[in-house]
Amino acid sequence: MSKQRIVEIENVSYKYEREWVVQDVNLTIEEGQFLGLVGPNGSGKSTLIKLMLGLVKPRRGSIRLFGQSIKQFKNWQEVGFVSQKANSFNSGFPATVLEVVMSGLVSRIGMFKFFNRKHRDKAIQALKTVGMEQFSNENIGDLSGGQQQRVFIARALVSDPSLLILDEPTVGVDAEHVTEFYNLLGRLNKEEGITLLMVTHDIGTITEHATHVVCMNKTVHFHGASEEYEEFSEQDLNRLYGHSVHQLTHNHEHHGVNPHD
Ligand SMILES: Nc1ncnc2c1ncn2[C@@H]1O[C@H](COP(=O)(O)OP(=O)(O)OP(=O)(O)O)[C@@H](O)[C@H]1O
Repeated sequence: MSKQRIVEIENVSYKYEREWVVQDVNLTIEEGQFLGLVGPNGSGKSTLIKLMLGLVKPRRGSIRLFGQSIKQFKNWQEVGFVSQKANSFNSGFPATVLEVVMSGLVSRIGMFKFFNRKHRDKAIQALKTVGMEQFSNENIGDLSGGQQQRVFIARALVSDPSLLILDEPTVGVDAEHVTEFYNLLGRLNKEEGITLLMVTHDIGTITEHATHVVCMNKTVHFHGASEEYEEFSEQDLNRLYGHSVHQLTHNHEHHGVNPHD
């Protein structure tokens, strides 16, 4: 049986002002995939995500979510989102970890309703999933960047989404915790069956975790299984990024080069 199409983007273009920043993008994400979205700075990755979240409307083309036109789509609790800046709370920010996670339920229960025991249990369950339940009563700002990021994943998970979108979630996570973080995402994908779309600059390590990779620079230059992406040549990447990058693949220990160099 064919898998459900979670996201279908057809000939989508977008410009904020005069210049097209997303151009003729076609992309389908199927149920169960863990898709890594890579591309140079300013290549339109975050804009493409805003389009998928309905935060901006395509100037051209169409988007379907769970088989339904985004114009009619209402089941937003099916879509979890963790933004780029989620993990940058200063200490002293007046919210506990549990409150932050429960705030993920606001769209479901409405802003002015009170949280009840069931909501609290749901939030604790989400914190357990990301291994952070022991921090429930801590202030969010007292946690490290990596811990905050886990809390924001719990916040996105609290409404039981089928699709989780993450914009550069490893920014601000200590290098030694990045693997652990990817393991968590892998678990959500394989064990909880959540379809994942993750924007990342980790072009060297993404194939170790994602099942599929999309490489974009305004338009999609590559979309395929992670194994195929490893065949995508260094010249192709250099052309796409406009400067020299060493392709970091499963064998990245042979290179050890930062893709931003
Ligand atoms: N709100 C905005 N108004 C005008 N231009 C914008 C706006 N947001 C982004 N842009 C421009 O759109 C282009 C694409 O930006 P976008 O943030 O989507 O790229 P990105 O691939 O996510 O970049 P990065 O990897 O640096 O986060 C850039 O040229 C950016 O300057």
